[in-house]
Amino acid sequence: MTSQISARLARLRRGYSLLLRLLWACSPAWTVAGVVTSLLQAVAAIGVMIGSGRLLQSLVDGDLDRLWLTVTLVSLLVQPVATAAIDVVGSVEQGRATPLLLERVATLASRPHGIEHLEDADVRQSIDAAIEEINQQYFLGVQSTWQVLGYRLWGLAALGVLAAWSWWVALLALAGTSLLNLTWSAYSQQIFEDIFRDRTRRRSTWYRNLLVDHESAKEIRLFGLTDFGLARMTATWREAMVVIWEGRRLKRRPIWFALVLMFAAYAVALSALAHDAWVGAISTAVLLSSAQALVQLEGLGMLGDNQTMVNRQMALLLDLDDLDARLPASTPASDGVGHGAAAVSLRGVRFTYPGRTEPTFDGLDLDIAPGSSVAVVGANGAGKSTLIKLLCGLHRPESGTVLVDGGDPGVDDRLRRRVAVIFQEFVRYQLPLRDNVALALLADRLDGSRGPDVEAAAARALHDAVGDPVLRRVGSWDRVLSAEYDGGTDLSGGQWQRVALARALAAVDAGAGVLVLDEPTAALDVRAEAELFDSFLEVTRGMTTILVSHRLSSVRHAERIVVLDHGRIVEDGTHEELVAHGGRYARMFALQAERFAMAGAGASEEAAS
Ligand SMILES: Nc1ncnc2c1ncn2[C@@H]1O[C@H](COP(=O)(O)OP(=O)(O)OP(=O)(O)O)[C@@H](O)[C@H]1O
Repeated sequence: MTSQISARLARLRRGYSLLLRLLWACSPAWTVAGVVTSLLQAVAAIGVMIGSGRLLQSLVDGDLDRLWLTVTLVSLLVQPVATAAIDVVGSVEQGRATPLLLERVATLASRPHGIEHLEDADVRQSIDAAIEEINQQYFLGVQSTWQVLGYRLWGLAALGVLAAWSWWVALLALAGTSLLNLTWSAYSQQIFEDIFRDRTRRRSTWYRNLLVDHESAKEIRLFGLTDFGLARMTATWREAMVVIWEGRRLKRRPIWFALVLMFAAYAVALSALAHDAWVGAISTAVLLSSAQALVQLEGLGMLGDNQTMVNRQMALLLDLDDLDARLPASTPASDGVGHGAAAVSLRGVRFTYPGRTEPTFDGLDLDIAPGSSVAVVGANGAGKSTLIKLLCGLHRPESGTVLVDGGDPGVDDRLRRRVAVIFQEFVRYQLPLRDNVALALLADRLDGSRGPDVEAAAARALHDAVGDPVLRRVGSWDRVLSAEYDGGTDLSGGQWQRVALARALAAVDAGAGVLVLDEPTAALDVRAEAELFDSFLEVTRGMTTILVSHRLSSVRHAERIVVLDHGRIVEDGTHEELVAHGGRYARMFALQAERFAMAGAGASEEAAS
């Protein structure tokens, strides 16, 4: 119990210190201004409480006290101005906090060298929840912090005034107010956790997104799934909420209890005040000041939504801090890395996906000489994409080594950029055509500058990727490849694939020494893919190239073909060698050629030629 309390207190302390650091990061000047204004508001509150008491006393005595009149009026003037000024500070800093927080989430998510953390459900949940929370409290989090600080100082001022009359009444009223505050905080924290950390609602959110997302829109309509989606969304939502509602109901009970106690504490305090006034133990001035102070002690109370927002803000900062501690640190980049074609070497590689017991690879060896072209083929699930992810350091092997240019791309950013990969699900950047192609060249140009060299490299790469018609169709290098932007345009699947290929080729200008195509051409027909791979091998001659495909006819011109089966290399040689060998590759090749012949696609001639 004691350790639980001290852990909670330590977390609270850390939360407040993170909150303070956030305010300071927003603006040191505005933070100082906010503190000064809040103090001013508290002083004005004291001025009103004491001043009005003394003023009334002088009026009762029939001798108007001009000094206290002035103090009261000035305080009455300062108080609303200070309150408004605190709001201004809050809104200015809120505007700065939101981008700072979003930047922090983005930096944390991209800090680790690999992508394993993004496949970890807990980390994903924390990142998604943080973004949702930042967007939710867009106009409230920091602003409420300032308002709460102002109220708290105001409340402290009231406590001081009350204690000047009776310390025990001050303590009693403080206890009543604080108890309510604590129970309310626990309740609002519960609501926050329900909403932002609860995983059971994820399914419902998923159904909602399915109904509104552009990507799923086609299938939802074609399969007539709208009503099904709506029903599942509501049902899964209710399923999750029933548990949540019950949790809230239970947490609400202490609030009722605290309210009764607070009522009792205030009743005793007011009775004591009335008693002292009745027996003449206190003056009119003290009576009025203390009565006001008792009411204004609510500044130390629960403060409803404002306090909830501060709690949420603090919980968000603590979550981000915990995530920071949990994620691996970034790894330093080496200074000088090689140029030209790179060598690739995998030795004794063992790798198991998180959550799986069977390793995808166990003792894999593969050496690729600089400047050679290798095709990796194999059935679905053989391990082709995993091999590529290990090769570019997105995943780390449990044991064994993966080396590019003799170094580990799994720990070195610069080394990883020696490998340019276009995956099957390559990204369609909502950027101008030029940037979509020359992306690798832009990585170091943080100022956004685009010299003629960039355009020349993009033009060269697009031409080599047989993508000149794409440029003609788009009309300008500056046109954004997304219809969601004014003047933007979308491309067909095949045109996007040319752009993606060009992106890999342009990466050579940025220092890439290994080019990998992991089936980005799957949407093309066999003949088009074969032609594209052939021309790709032609323009990348002298580079280290790795082609991954199901279609054996597409990659047969690679200098070497590696056949993967259940994570093992079962055959390795040229097309001719493997066909002559009469093993798995030869059988797969013959089968595919036969299918194409039967389909009348003319692919058999192509495969056999
Ligand atoms: N993120 C993941 N988590 C768990 N297992 C995975 C993950 N990705 C792939 N696998 C499993 O690892 C094995 C190898 O998958 P991989 O994607 O490398 O195969 P592939 O040869 O590229 O298949 P395909 O031709 O279908 O793309 C498969 O059994 C697959 O189910």
